[in-house]
Amino acid sequence: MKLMIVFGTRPEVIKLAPVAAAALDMPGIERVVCSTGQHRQMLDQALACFGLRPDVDLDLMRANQTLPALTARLIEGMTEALQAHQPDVVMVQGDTTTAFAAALAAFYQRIPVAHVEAGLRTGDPYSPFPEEMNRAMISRLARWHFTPTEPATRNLLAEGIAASAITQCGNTVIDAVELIKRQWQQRPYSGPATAWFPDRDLVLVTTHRRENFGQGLENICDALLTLCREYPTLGFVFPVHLNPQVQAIVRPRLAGVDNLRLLEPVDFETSLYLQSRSVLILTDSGGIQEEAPSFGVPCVVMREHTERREGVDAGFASLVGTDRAAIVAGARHWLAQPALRQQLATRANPYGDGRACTRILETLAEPRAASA
Ligand SMILES: CC(=O)N[C@@H]1[C@@H](OP(=O)(O)OP(=O)(O)OC[C@H]2O[C@@H](n3ccc(=O)[nH]c3=O)[C@H](O)[C@@H]2O)O[C@H](CO)[C@@H](O)[C@@H]1O
Repeated sequence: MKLMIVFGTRPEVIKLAPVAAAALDMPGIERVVCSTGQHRQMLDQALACFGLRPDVDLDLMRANQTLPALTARLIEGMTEALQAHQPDVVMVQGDTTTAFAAALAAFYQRIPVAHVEAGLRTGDPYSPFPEEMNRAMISRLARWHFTPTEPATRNLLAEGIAASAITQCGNTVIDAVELIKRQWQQRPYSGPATAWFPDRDLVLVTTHRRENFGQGLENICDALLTLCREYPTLGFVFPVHLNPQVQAIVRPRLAGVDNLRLLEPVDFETSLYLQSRSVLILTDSGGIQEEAPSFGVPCVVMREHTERREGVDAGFASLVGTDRAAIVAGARHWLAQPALRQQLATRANPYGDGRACTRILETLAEPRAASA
């Protein structure tokens, strides 16, 4: 079976690289790796971390790209790639415009789609925008739905997806985390982050969600300034997303604070290393909410909605929105309770066990799948 694995952004690479690696060892699967290049620099950084080289690179990113123009380019570019390579199955991940457009292009070519990280929902079509609608539409198009958790499976069943088309396998990002943890057993992390506040506990901060642009982001910066003053012995590290709408607000507002380091985006291994040294994470990232439990680190989630209630319900995260006072209160809550944080380190990660990729590929390799 010829399997085309498609990605266009950093988190898709991180979540599909372990599938791509496992596919190499799976008899009967011929792998074609296709990058749309929806985001350029951060995608290449993630690829380098896994030593993964795309067979096809559509290189579609343009300066100041709009959603409609990007979507149109993606559908056309993906159609050409599908016609050239004629895969039997197209695999997409999550909720990006790349994933939606690739699934639609595959449908137009009558090629079945496998959707990894299926079933996440907030129930609000505009939050996250456009991801909530992207993933809902991919669920209409896909033949195989690989859900990370039970709530995601339930969401799909409630939408009328047949149970036989759903495989609950865990989130592949946990496979990626376990891969890096195994590497650290052979060779501990030795990258640049060892020099960042080497003698301090860290607080990792990330933000990039479109619905937080503007006032939300300004509130996040104000909350951070308060927390940096209130906890002078902690080191705050903030890899700033390359989106100009993030850079324009964050850089001027937060420059020159002693215990805050504004960084370029870091590679995946460094992101995990920073999480492992953190006592708290402030984030609106989906992937970091999933990874942090593997290090027993609590997250303050700076969003109005999350499609990841599992972490909140298991006590790993609190959902606080983007109000300045609520973010500060959320951070104080965790920082005041070191014993609670220690307990987290003993609990299982609710998002997966590190074996999602095997389950996905075994499902696709079943005879029923091969003849699909
Ligand atoms: C609505 C929503 O939640 N959608 C999510 C969104 O992804 P996201 O919110 O997780 O995106 P980011 O925060 O950009 O990436 C996170 C990853 O990047 C690593 N990282 C971070 C900073 C850095 O400097 N260097 C790094 O390496 C970090 O450890 C982590 O692995 O789209 C995905 C694709 O479909 C979906 O799966 C996912 O639902």
